Amino acid sequence: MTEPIRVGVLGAKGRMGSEACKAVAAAADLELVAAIGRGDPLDAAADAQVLIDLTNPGAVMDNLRWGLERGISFVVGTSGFTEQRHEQIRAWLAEKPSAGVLIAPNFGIGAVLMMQFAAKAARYFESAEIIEQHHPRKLDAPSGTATHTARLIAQARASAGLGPMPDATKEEVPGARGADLDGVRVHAVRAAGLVAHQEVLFGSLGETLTIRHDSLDRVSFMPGVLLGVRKVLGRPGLTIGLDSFLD
Ligand SMILES: NC(=O)C1=CN([C@@H]2O[C@H](COP(=O)(O)OP(=O)(O)OC[C@H]3O[C@@H](n4cnc5c(N)ncnc54)[C@H](O)[C@@H]3O)[C@@H](O)[C@H]2O)C=CC1
Ligand SMILES: O=C(O)C1=N[C@H](C(=O)O)C[C@H](O)C1
Repeated sequence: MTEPIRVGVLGAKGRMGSEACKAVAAAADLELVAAIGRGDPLDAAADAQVLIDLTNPGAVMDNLRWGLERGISFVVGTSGFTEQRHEQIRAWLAEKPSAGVLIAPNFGIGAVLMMQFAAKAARYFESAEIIEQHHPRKLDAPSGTATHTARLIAQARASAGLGPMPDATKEEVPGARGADLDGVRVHAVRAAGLVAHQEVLFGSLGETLTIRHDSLDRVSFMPGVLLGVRKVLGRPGLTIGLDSFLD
């Protein structure tokens, strides 16, 4: 019988981290060797083969540096990633070529498909806007999922030779037209009762297309978290998005 993969969870007492601890503990091929909360010493996770980071944008880079110095692979769900951060991680990985880092803006399988469908649709519509909706305690806006979706839409438009969107951007009140991410307008809603939701609205002559995904419970993210843990050890280097881990 093969040995279980040794897994540590960073942010273990949070909304996502506590679900991840339960999911790892329940998986026969994984062993939960560390559940680290804010202020706990990271050394308690030194024996892990894979660390799952579900902390916050201010903490995640220090955690990555600490783990990658030790050659530990990572599955990162924490939001707040920029191209600069990706470059920094690639530089750390260059020193530890056998380690892998998966940064997953969204672990929901439906959310991954929503982003893929949006990228596919983007070349056919002159207008595209993103409306993301989250629980009221979310620390960051816009969401990592919206940021990633905007990047995918912008890339698809550029490769199809589409220019800037022709829609009005004038605002009587700053922010009324949302944030501009890579030329795509993003609107962030925060309200009680929500978990994690996103709509991508496309418009063209006389028609619209709306692609919507809803996470109604954080258990929706766990199959993606476990998939990432199982596959990251065989994927050295930096992977962005769960897509390439799906069959
Ligand atoms: N990729 C995905 O599918 C998903 C990603 N997220 C992201 O995951 C992150 C966590 O989300 P939630 O669980 O809702 O937040 P949360 O605030 O409930 O949990 C974060 C936890 O991390 C702890 N923490 C902060 N710094 C730490 C450190 N240095 N070491 C260990 N623990 C530390 C906090 O005390 C807190 O308990 C956010 O960035 C969120 O956007 C959330 C849901 C799904
Ligand atoms: O904070 C959350 O809740 C979520 N964060 C991720 C994001 O920023 O996109 C993923 C999902 O939307 C839930």
